[in-house]
Amino acid sequence: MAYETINVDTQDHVCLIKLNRPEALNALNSVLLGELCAALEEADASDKVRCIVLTGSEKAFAAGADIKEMSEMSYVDVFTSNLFADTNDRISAIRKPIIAAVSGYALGGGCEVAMMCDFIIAAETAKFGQPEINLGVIAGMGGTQRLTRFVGKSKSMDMNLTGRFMTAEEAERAGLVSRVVPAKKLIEEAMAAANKIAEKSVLTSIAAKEAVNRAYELPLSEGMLFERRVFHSMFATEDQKEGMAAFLEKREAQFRDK
Ligand SMILES: CC(C)(O)CC(=O)SCCNC(=O)CCNC(=O)[C@H](O)C(C)(C)COP(=O)(O)OP(=O)(O)OC[C@H]1O[C@@H](n2cnc3c(N)ncnc32)[C@H](O)[C@@H]1OP(=O)(O)O
Repeated sequence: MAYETINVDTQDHVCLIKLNRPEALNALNSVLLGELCAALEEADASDKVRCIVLTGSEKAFAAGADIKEMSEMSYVDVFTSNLFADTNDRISAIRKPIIAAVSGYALGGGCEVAMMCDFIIAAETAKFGQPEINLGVIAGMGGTQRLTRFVGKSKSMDMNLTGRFMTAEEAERAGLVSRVVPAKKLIEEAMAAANKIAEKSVLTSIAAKEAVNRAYELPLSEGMLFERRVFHSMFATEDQKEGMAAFLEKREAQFRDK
């Protein structure tokens, strides 16, 4: 499919999606969000793709929702269209792993979209923030909810109430990003991580993603039960037989997603 505001490039088993509205620092307008969701869904449905990398430009992963587009909206407009609910629901429903590769600004909706991914690899230049308070609103796509689960109440309050930006180093210390890499190596590192994931069984990747995500939704006893049930169910797959046989035979596993 041809897209206007994103580029999609699938190499081997990894789909690289690049946000591409440089004139507005990848501000997330309705066209871009629609295209992003469609591209993610297409990659999720593809037999070829085993992992997805989402990135922006060197200067901005995304500088937030498009303020120009939002500025004229009324309460009735945003309430009746349920603004941003669709984006959150569609990205959260992607079953294959998504890595956010963040360089430069990841602000407002940009930070929120990065947090919807499964983990974030940040360039040293990355800056994260929820500056919606400066616009007379609060975050609307997870900035008060997901950020709090990542970094805890104190830092989340700080970010949401002052609107200040967090450096990549601070974000790593706080648990928002999994690793920080030199800016020039961002895509290389993210693709290497994605290729590592792509070597595994897709069945297992999806199961691991679902189980980790349950940790945010369920009490520990329920989460443990979910994990155990899924773990047990994996013994019904050929990939479990192959993975364990390959270990014992001291060879690389050849997973077939069965
Ligand atoms: C999803 C929700 C519900 O949570 C809500 C949100 O996301 S609200 C948006 C939150 N984001 C922000 O408030 C950040 C806004 N941008 C900035 O503060 C600055 O642009 C910057 C600090 C990221 C970068 O500053 P600078 O290097 O000086 O570049 P600019 O000249 O400001 O920007 C270049 C160009 O991009 C346009 N731009 C930037 N951000 C947005 C945006 N979020 N929406 C629309 N347009 C944006 C900016 O207007 C400039 O365009 P021109 O004026 O030159 O046409």
